[in-house]
Amino acid sequence: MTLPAHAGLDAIVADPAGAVIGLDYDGTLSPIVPDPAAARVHPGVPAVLAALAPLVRAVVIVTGRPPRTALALGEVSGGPSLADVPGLVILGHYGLERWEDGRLTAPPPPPGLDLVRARLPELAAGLEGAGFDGVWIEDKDRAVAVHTRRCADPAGALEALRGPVAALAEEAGLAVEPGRMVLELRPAGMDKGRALSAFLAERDARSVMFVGDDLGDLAAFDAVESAGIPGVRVCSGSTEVTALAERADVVVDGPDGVVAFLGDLVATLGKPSASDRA
Ligand SMILES: O=P(O)(O)OC[C@H]1O[C@H](O[C@H]2O[C@H](CO)[C@@H](O)[C@H](O)[C@H]2O)[C@H](O)[C@@H](O)[C@@H]1O
Repeated sequence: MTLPAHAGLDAIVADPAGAVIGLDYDGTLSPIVPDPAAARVHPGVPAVLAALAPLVRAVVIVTGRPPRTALALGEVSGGPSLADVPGLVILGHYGLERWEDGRLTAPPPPPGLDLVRARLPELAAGLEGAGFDGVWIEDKDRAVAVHTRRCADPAGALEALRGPVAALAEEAGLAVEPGRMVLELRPAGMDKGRALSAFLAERDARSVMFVGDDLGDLAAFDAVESAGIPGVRVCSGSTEVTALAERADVVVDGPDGVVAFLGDLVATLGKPSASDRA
């Protein structure tokens, strides 16, 4: 397979040393599964990122997960793990936490989370009474997510939750982050776009690619568009979320497609260029 024709990709191939490659985790580097704790990295990801990282300016994962969770899910037995990718940076909690060189930096958790922890179980139980069994709460320390994927009607349960979750978030001084069968209550003021923009400036990037699958990745696509450097937006496609595919330059078939696409990029960057051959 060869890379599709796109000016942003051409810029990355022409000058890989200036390229920042940004990636989402769930649904992009890991297949979507019912239990978030079981969302292990696609086994081909660490190896392809380990091959890509030395060829480009930086590889950065920008995720709603805490970085340590992404690292734990990124362990692969018998091969490289995410932690082995040279120079990898993980911007977790939508950019609030940063992991790099084995060190984690993180601000204190927001105070409003205690209210959310106290009220959300009651809210989920109310939904059970309305026939939506299976609502599940994920506590991520700095944010709390309420999932409906395990409900018989996940989309219906999510709709039923939207209003009450928005009201609770307002009372707690938090933002609501909607995603694939999930509503997350998290601190406002940071998103994947701000996180990616700051990282591009920090690394003095000359081109950028971002690969994502979910609504939270739209802000990163905005950052690619406004960066003022050549960029390419790649969607890890699914039938569940189509908003990203509509704005993407390249759509691939889920995490399998992401691994194949990154493999093609590595193969292209590894080929000697015409000037090298001259
Ligand atoms: O920014 P991301 O890396 O995409 O993280 C966003 C959310 O991902 C997780 O939930 C999603 O993946 C789960 C595992 O496949 C799936 O069960 C769930 O339905 C998806 O929404 C994670 O659990 C959330 O905390 C993240 O906010």
